[in-house]
Amino acid sequence: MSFRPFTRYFSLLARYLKPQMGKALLMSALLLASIGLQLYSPWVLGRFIDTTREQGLSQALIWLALLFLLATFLTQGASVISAYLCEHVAWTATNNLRADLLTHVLGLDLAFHEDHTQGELLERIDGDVNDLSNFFSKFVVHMLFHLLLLLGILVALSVMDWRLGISMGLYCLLVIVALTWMRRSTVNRWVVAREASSEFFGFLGESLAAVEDVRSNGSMSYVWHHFYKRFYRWYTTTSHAGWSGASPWIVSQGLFVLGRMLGLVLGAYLWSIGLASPGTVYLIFVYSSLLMQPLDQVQWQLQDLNKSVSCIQRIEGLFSTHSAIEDGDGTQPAAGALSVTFEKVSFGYTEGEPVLKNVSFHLPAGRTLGIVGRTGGGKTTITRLLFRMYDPQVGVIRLSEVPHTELHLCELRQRVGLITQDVQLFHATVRDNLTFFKRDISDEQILTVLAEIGLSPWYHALADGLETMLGADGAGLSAGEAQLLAFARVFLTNPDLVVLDEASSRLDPLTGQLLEQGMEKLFAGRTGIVIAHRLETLQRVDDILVLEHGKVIEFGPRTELASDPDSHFSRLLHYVDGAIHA
Ligand SMILES: Nc1ncnc2c1ncn2[C@@H]1O[C@H](COP(=O)(O)OP(=O)(O)OP(=O)(O)O)[C@@H](O)[C@H]1O
Repeated sequence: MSFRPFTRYFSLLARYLKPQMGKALLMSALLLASIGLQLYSPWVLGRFIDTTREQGLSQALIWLALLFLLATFLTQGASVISAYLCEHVAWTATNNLRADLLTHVLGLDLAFHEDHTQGELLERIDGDVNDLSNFFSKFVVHMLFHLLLLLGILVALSVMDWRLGISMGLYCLLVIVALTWMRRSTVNRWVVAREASSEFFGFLGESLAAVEDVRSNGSMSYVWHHFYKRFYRWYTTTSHAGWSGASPWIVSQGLFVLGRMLGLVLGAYLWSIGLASPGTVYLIFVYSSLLMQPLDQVQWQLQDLNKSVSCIQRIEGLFSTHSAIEDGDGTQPAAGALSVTFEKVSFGYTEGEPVLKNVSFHLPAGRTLGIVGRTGGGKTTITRLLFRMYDPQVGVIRLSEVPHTELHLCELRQRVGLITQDVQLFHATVRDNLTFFKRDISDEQILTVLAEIGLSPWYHALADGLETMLGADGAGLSAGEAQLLAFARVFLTNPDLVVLDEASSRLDPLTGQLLEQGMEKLFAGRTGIVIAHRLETLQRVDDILVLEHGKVIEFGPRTELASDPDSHFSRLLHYVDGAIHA
């Protein structure tokens, strides 16, 4: 039997139970007290039976009855309090584990998130941790408790008669060996079942997120087909794992009946040869019945361990996944607008398929750059590298002369603001959506930015002003309004470099123009990079970079390139309506 599950278990347990050591110790003390009481109560009843036979009705019987009541009352009290403590410890430990997992997953690179669906991650962060709650609260304490109870009963039986102790000890050994042997295959089945469950939830999450597209494209039957396929796999793997765990239970019930019979037969034998009183026979029967509880519980806890081992394996797997993006040492570029330099940067999402090839350019601080090029040319990839969602395989990116890999990631993301055409809005108030839950941004700042990007009329029509709740995923807002809110959100963080990736693509021409004017104010004192297919969006930028098949084919001041009839940019300007891809 491998001890790896136990070492894993103890390292997780030590990490998350340490802060609750006081409660865990109190819980253990209460459980220990209840072991003593559980052994003591039948002894009092045994004495009661013998005293009745020997003395008839007497004062001693009343004391024994009262003692029995007190012992029962204390046992129940200890159980209630320890159950409360178990729940409390379990919830606190699992919540802390959940929070750590979530923080870890959020810090992983984009490549990881592209490989895992949201539903799958939810299931791993919440589902797996939920399944560990018993494991955290009860496993060690209950295992110890029941093993001690088992030992206590065997000692008590041995004190009555050594033959009793030996026979019942051998019986317990038989039960444990039989159940452990039967349980061998269960772990792998639970691993498969948990995988099937996260696959199911991953698919469900994805389908729900894309419900509009699914309906409009008429692909409901495809979704149902895959829903049933995954659901069926989840159902069958879970029921197989459950059944494989149920067979030891069925066998254990048979063995427990055998144990009771053994106790009764041995008690009767000792009574027949005059070595036991009726009270002792009663005690032997109660103790051999009481043996079932720890044997049963040890078996259940071990079965839960099987389930938990698969969760722990998956949780550990997640914790041991490291982001390919390493945090910098915290070098700070000079304050204010950032210059951007790409030095011979090459990058590909997959090996051997370069997307950017030897890209070099320098954008001085405070200037704005428009990047144009055909679809799939690598424009968005440039912004992802800037933001360190990926790191280039070759070359260096500098922000005000400092390699951007040297900045702390949180500093980088504070100083660089990114707006894409996919706006993520939360089911929260307008204020929280704009400030990202930061409380130090004043109403005045928010209203100024809203006015600058032309959202004042929209704001004044809101029922509760900044406290108006937005629907999930921006429901109730037009795509253009959502995009304008994303603008406001980024500008409120006061970045030194702003990157707009097709950020105004969903705005009607009039709103787009309003935003253009507001943007001039907002770009003031900052460096800007604008990616746009619509060339009219680039009317105010200082420089232009033309990208084709991942290579820079032109870079220079916009006005110069526009007036040079041989430049790629001026040729692009002559395409119909400024559209750059035919
Ligand atoms: N996450 C990814 N994994 C693998 N390949 C990717 C990924 N993202 C983009 N690509 C590929 O990289 C190439 C460049 O994509 P990128 O999004 O940078 O182009 P783009 O110029 O911004 O295109 P568009 O104008 O359509 O937005 C494309 O061939 C695309 O298929």
